[in-house]
Amino acid sequence: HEDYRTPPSLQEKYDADEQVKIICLGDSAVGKSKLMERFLMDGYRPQQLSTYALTLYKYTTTINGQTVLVDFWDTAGQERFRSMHPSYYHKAHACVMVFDVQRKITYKNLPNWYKELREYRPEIPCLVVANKIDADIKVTQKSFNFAKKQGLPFYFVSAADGTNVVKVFKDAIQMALSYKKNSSDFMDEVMRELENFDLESKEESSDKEEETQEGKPDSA
Ligand SMILES: Nc1nc2c(ncn2[C@@H]2O[C@H](COP(=O)(O)OP(=O)(O)OP(=O)(O)O)[C@@H](O)[C@H]2O)c(=O)[nH]1
Ligand SMILES: [Mg+2]
Repeated sequence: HEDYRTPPSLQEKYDADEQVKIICLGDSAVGKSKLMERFLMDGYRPQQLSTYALTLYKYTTTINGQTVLVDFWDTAGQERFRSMHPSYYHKAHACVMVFDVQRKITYKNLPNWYKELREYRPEIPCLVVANKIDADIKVTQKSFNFAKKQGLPFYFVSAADGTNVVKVFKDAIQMALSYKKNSSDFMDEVMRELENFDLESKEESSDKEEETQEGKPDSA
């Protein structure tokens, strides 16, 4: 059972067993935001971070009895391909890469997006999504070989009528989770270690708050 009507609170975040970050890439107007909004429906809660021109959607779900907090990252207003700020990719666990079946240029730009994604995140699962199939159902007979060539999962979807939208995002969450758990990516392992270390040292230091060294001049 899922419940995404209530926005996650700090408490929920604290209680969550897992947390994953999923990013969305693709040219402007391919339907990235519409897809996310379609998936989240009335449960979505956009949070504008104007500094980086991005929208963060929080989503909570339960998978195999575990509470999973999902951060969906969505960029705003990318004119064709332009490099993203590195923090967009930072610690992402999966990527949903979207193009518009009605505009060939958006498909042709996929290799640019993919190349940049791989520079920052060489190993994360990436799902390729052909959006707007409602406008012309015959496009599903066309072959879009980019995904196959790269060995990536591929979906025909429509944010307008909802075709395959839930499927894409559920798969993305699942893949993000298994990536996070099984990743052999060196940096991710380091990050996991650091996170554990962070928790342990917090637990320790909460017992002896008075002993902190803050403000003490550096002897070195
Ligand atoms: N027919 C049809 N139109 C769609 C679909 N998805 C999105 N659109 C339309 O495409 C336009 C762009 O959608 P957005 O979701 O704003 O696109 P975006 O990728 O977020 O664009 P940026 O934020 O500029 O990067 C809007 O007018 C949508 O209504 C779809 O599945 N079918
Ligand atoms: Mg958008």
